Amino acid sequence: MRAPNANEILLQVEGVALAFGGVRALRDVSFNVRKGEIRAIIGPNGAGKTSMLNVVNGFYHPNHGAITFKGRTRAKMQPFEAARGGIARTFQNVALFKGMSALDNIMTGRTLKVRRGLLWQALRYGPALAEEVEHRRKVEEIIDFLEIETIRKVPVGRLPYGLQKRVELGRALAMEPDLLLLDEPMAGMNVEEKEDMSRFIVDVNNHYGTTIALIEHDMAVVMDLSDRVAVLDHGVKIADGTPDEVKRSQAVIDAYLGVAH
Ligand SMILES: Nc1ncnc2c1ncn2[C@@H]1O[C@H](COP(=O)(O)OP(=O)(O)OP(=O)(O)O)[C@@H](O)[C@H]1O
Repeated sequence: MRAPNANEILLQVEGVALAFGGVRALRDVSFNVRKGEIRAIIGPNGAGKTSMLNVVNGFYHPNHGAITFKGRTRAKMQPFEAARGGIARTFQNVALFKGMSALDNIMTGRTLKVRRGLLWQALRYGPALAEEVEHRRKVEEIIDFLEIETIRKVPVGRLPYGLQKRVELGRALAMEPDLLLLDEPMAGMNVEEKEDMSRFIVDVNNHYGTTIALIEHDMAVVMDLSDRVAVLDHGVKIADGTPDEVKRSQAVIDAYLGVAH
């Protein structure tokens, strides 16, 4: 059972600012993610959510501010360093290898975990073989967990959108991340697919104890599954708290209703 620990901060974002030319996408944004929680960052169109996610996993380098992850502070980091350090993410538009099977796509999530060099792998000799068996075992376990056994050999491009998103979640899980970033995991889904995805997000958090930070446009879908919610609007954090606190915030109600600033 998950137990958000109020004393243990996994990720701290401090005073982050990011501009694209004259557009100030993020202005002095600070928030944290506690180990074991489900944390949502929401906001209307153009609020800065994607920019924030891209700063956390190293796609963008902020103009100001710092990120502290697992106790290490940095101003800059490359995406592969973030991945190696334990941050996995999914994308708003599914980013899978469409011609490859669900199984093989999830297997690519193990790449960073491979210890034996290419030659060992090519020879499939001794320890390399044992390692591959272990990777496959882990991947099969994730496939069972996500209830996608029946489509494991199907090329991902042929799957319905909701299942593609689930495979992408599987690939991120295969990295065994400390922090899982989900970029609008429910975008483009029908009601049933949204319910399934919500259930799997909660199950991942419960079963693997994975800390999850997700960004989402739709306020309603995250309220049930998140421990805490931060709200961005025009690059500024306008609210931060439990779902109930955020729902009652006048600034949040105004932002979602499009009240002029
Ligand atoms: N690569 C970029 N170049 C220029 N401007 C950008 C870039 N990325 C984002 N912006 C601008 O920064 C602001 C924040 O955009 P961002 O995509 O982070 O918001 P968002 O909350 O994710 O929006 P949405 O819900 O529409 O995806 C917007 O004004 C956007 O136009």
